[in-house]
Parts: sequence; C-alpha cells; structure tokens
Amino acid sequence: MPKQINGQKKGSVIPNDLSDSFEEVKAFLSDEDTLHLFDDLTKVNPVTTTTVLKCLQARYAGNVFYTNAGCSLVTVNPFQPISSLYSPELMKEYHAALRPQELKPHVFAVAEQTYRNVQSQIEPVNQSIIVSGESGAGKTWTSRCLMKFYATVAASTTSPKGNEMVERIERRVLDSNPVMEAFGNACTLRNNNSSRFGKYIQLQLNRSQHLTSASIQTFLLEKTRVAYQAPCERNFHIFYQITKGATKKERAEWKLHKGANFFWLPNPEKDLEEDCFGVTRDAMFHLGIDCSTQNNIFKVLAGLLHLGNIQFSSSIDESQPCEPEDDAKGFVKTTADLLKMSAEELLETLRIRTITAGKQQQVFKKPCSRSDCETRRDCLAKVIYAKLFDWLVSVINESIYADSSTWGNFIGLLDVYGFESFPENNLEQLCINYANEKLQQHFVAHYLKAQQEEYAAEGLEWSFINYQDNQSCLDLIEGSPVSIFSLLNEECRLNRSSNVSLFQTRIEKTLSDNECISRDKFSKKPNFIISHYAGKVCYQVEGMVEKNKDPIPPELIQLLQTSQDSLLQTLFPRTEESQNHVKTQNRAAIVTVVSKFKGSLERLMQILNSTTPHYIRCIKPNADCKAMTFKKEEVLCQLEACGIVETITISAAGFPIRLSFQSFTERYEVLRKSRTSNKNTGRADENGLSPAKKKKALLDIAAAILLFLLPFAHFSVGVFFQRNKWDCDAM
Ligand SMILES: Nc1ncnc2c1ncn2[C@@H]1O[C@H](COP(=O)(O)OP(=O)(O)OP(=O)(O)O)[C@@H](O)[C@H]1O
Repeated sequence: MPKQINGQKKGSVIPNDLSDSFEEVKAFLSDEDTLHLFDDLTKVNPVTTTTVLKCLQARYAGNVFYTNAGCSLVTVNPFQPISSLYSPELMKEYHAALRPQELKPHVFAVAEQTYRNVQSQIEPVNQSIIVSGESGAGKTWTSRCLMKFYATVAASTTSPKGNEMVERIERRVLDSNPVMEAFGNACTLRNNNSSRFGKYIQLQLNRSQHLTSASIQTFLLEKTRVAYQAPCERNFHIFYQITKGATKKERAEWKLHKGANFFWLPNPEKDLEEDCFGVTRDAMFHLGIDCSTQNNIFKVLAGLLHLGNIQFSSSIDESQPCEPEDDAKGFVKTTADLLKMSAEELLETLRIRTITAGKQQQVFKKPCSRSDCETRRDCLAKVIYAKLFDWLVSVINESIYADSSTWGNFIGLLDVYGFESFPENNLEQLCINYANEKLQQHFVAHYLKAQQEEYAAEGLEWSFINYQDNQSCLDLIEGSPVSIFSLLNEECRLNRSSNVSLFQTRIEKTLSDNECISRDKFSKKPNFIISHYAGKVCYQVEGMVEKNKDPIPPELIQLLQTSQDSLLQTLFPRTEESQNHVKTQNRAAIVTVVSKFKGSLERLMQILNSTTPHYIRCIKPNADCKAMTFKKEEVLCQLEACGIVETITISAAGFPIRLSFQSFTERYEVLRKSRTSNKNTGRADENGLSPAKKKKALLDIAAAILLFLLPFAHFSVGVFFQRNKWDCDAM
C-alpha cells in the first residue's frame, strides 16, 4: 500500500529537477540572504518533497543546518564540529532575545521557547521535546545540546544545600551523559557512538525557573550486544575503556593483560574518541560512585570478558556434560575469581540444567548440549550487564533527584531509537518500530489532527491533508482482543516456541483482516510484513517467541546469589522473596519483553500527553557519516518517513506570508550565471555586474519579491490576526 504524499506515490524516487550535484549547489549557493529567506519551510511554495529537499540541500551547502518546519525543527547532521554553532555567546543570544523564534532556526531557539513556556502558565505548562531520527542522525548530540543549554540558563546562583562540596545539580545532570554513553552506547555500522537504549530525561524546575532536580528513564537496552556483536561492530564502549585505559595495577587486578584476546571485544584496534576511561571515571565520581565501587564494577566487567572466552566442545556421550575446551579452563577460573564465586559451581551451572517436576517438585539434572552451554553462558553475561545498567541508572537518579516538593514543573527530553528496517528484523525492531508508531500517533494527535480541527472550527478555507493515520497498524501490533503482541505472549504462556511455521499460520489466520499485515511469499523463512507509517518491514518469526520470553534459567540467578562480590550481592540479593521467585518462576506467569516494553511506553505516553510537545527531526545526510555530504536519496527517505511534507503543508496554512519557491530558484540561477562568467576574476559579469554590485542586485530582487507579495501579505495578515485573535487579545 504505497502512501500518498501530496499526490506523489511514495517510493523514494529522486525527482528529475534535483539534478544539481552537491558541489554545484555548494559553489553557487553560499549567499546568506537567500538561504535565510527559507528559514521556515512553511514559506516554501509549493510544498512538495522536491522543494523541501532542495531547500534543505541548498541550506546544508551553505552551512545552515537548522530549518523550521512548522511545529518541528529539522536538523541536518553536519558530521563535523562547528564550534561557533554552540558557543556560550550564542546560547546567551537566544536566551536574551525578545523573540527567540525570530532568530535563525536553532536547537537553542526550541530550548529557549520551551523554557519560557514553563513560565507562561498556559496549560499544559510542562513541556516535552521529542528528538527523533535514524541511527547517526544526531539525536544524542541534540539532546546533549539541550541539556547544556538548560544547565547554563537554569543554573541556580546558590550552591546546593549551601554545601560547596556537593556537586551542583547541573554538573551532575551533564555528567550522567558520559556514564550512560560509556555503558549504553557502542560503535555500530551506522554510528560510532550509537545509543543502544532509549532515554527520557526530565529536567525539573522550581518557581524561580532553576534546575533543582532531574530523573532519567531508560528503555530496552540492547543487552544481547554483551555476548554478540555483528561483524565490524563493537561491544559497549566501557569494555574498550577498561582494557585501554586501566593502569598497570588495575590490569593486574582485573586480569586484563596487554595483548590478551577476548571474543567479546571485537575490533579493539579501532580507536574512538569515546574510549575515554578518564572522562567516565570522573563523571562517575561526580555522581557519587566512589573509586572502590568503580573498581568493583570494572572487575565484574573484566569477569564478563573472561566468561566470553569459555568455549565448550561437544560431548560424545549425551549423558555426559560438555567439557570446556583446553584453553578455556583457565578462563573458567579467572571468571570465577573476578566474580567471586566457585569455579566448579560456575562450570556446573553452565553445563547442567536443573529441572523441577512433578507434584513432589522432584529435581532432575540434565547435561546441556554444546549450544545450550553457550546460550547459558551468554545469558549469564546478559543478565549481569542488564542488572548493572539498571543499577547505574538508579544510582544516577538518586544523585540527581530531589523531593518533588522542591520543584514544580518540568521539561522532558526524549531521545529514542528511530524507525529500523534491516534485511533481517526480529523482536527488537518490532519493539523499536512500535515505539515509533506510538510517537507518530502522538504527533498526529497533538499536531496534525489538532491543527486541522482548529482550522475547521474557525471556518478557515482549507483543503484537508490526508495524513497517514496509523491506528490500524497499532491495532495490529498491540490492540485487543488479538494482536501480534497478544499472540506472542500466548505462545510464551503455552511454551510453544519451536514450531515457527505454525506460529506464522496463526498470525495470518487471526490477523488477516488488518490491512497492515502481509507476508513475503518468496522468502523461505517464516515471516510477516507490517506496513508501518514509515514503510514496510519484514519480520522473521524464527526466534521471536524465545526472545519475547527472554528466559533466565533459575540456576543462573542462584549461582549469582552465591557470589561473595559486594556489587553482585547488591544486584542479586538473597532475599526470601527472591528465593521464592526463583522457585516459582517456572510456574508463574511470565512477564514477557513486549508486555514490559508496552507498559513502560504507555507510562511514557501518559507523561508526554500531559505536556506541550515540541519536535526535533534529525536527518542523516549520508550513510557514511561523512562531513558535508548530502545524499538526496537518503534524505528523501527520511523526510518521507517522518511525514515532514504533511507537517509543513498543514503548518503553512497558519502562516500568512509564503515565498514562491520560484524566487529561490531564480536567485540561484542569477548567482549561477554570474559565477560561471566571472569565476575568480572579480570582473563585471555578462549582466554588467561587478561582484560588489551583485549582492546589491540580489537584495533588490529579494525586495521586489517581497513587494510583489505585499498585497497577499496584507490579506493574509488579516487572516492571521483573525486566527490568532486570542493571542492578540491577550497582548
Ligand atoms: N550538530 C552536530 N554537529 C557536529 N556533529 C554532529 C552533530 N550532530 C551529530 N554529529 C555527529 O554525528 C554523530 C552521530 O550523532 P548521534 O550519536 O547524536 O546520533 P544518534 O541519532 O543519537 O544515533 P543513535 O540512534 O545511533 O544513537 C556524532 O557522534 C557526531 O560526530
């Protein structure tokens, strides 16, 4: 079902009139005045994918990376540091401006507007900024910029609790970034510093608009990365930081000898700026994690690296447990030493499954196959890492949170993974794309729908834009009584993970009425296709149910509870409750991955729904993360995926003056001609214009365009004031 965008069929075909090469555009369109005529894409006329794309390209070529698009800010990643773009002076300029939105589009303009809205007392007072985009588009960078902005403008003048020794809240909030990134980010094929989790941070302000407290909520950490890294990718940064940054003494203590090889530490030769152990340690210290706790954490992580080197050989006799390979025996001992547990118990837990069955709860022991041993080893690493990550988040939260009586309002920043579609997609992509569907629904409800209803209520002449309503897609994924999520949960409950084809048939039979589901009939692997608002994604059924169960053998938890290590004791306490939990886990209703994810997303949506939203759409201009390279095909896909053209079209109705895109291209042509005939000479061009006079001529053209538009503007201003009557009355 191709989506319609302004009458064009969606399909990422580059329109013919976008033939200019990047170099050409860059060479000819460096004229600031022209570029800033189109600071807001709602002024482009007509609004089509072509005109929007061309504007963004021209602005990018002219080093303009931010563009307004109605209620959204579009950012195109420059992939190179541009210091003047984020200087403290510029921050001050936006903060002090009478109307920050009238300055050049910038993330600081959004930040400042949001900050003022909190003061305004117009409901909803609380604000949220939703930063979206695909991997490497610049979401984390943008979130960091926003946090720096608030840490500067909302800094309190007094020291915390009158105590100079306690780090200021702003500092602690900023320090949460390097820690979260060290433990939650990794180098992937698409981004050297890719966040492998979603993050929502709430910056809480008191009556004087000072930052007094903050809280962080994370979503869906990609814990499988601890034990599996795709070719050319890396594990989480922290593993490289400890192996590269440890002192000689620490190396000896953590058994990380120079030149040692670890299976779970691929591509260590790749040196990244993210491999900065010192920065992580300092930040942890500022957040209240003392040196001895830090050492404890790094020792456990070193233990995981050794755990990954334990390889098993297949047992000839199935009734006998698999033996670790010869050189792996040493790794069993080192892992056990570092995790402070018995090497024998570790080995036994990895190799032998305990089954409790029957009314008498009889206990049976069964040797595991080689692949089962490896699965249990990986599971042990994943469960430790995931618990450690959650614990770190809670420690950070304790460090930045203050009692709710000390703050009144908040600004929430959401940095979540963008829409994903790979050659092979599974449960992770289903969850990520489901989150994006939810956010798109939020955007549609809060902006597109609301705006159009407002126009209709005011009797404004307006042709309705048919935006993609993604409700049926959401019904398919999570709706009731049956959906993909409910079917997945049922498979888990009935413990039916092995018959993949049967599950596929069940999906088809039960959900075939929904227009968003189909199947790739040519693929040999069982699959289903979902038509998401951003495009179709084919999901593999194989392994999905097992991933949803995310089973942790109870023996692994019991083993961890025997550890003498104080950190592991904190992460896996031996309380009576946990003992009972381990015993009853097999019988209890399983809390599946999708149920947990759905629950946390629903809580997040409730918070977002109670705030005034702002959207920042990050665009990745090329897949290779190259500086100043704008690939039209790639940008086009992203523009279509976030429905930017619909947004602009709807927003444009609310703006009185719109410049013809023609004027933009005319100016471009004049510049091009004059540059061609006059390259590097400074002589008068064919129009008789010297370079000095040329600028004036261009400004004259701009003035002429504006004069031409004045009568329309006059009329539109009337409409504008009528539309904004409430605002005018309030002034
Ligand atoms: N405004 C900017 N100026 C300069 N470089 C930038 C900017 N934004 C992003 N970058 C560069 O792009 C890289 C990728 O950005 P970032 O990590 O923020 O992407 P992301 O959207 O968060 O990706 P992921 O979803 O994989 O976490 C950064 O490491 C940085 O090098």
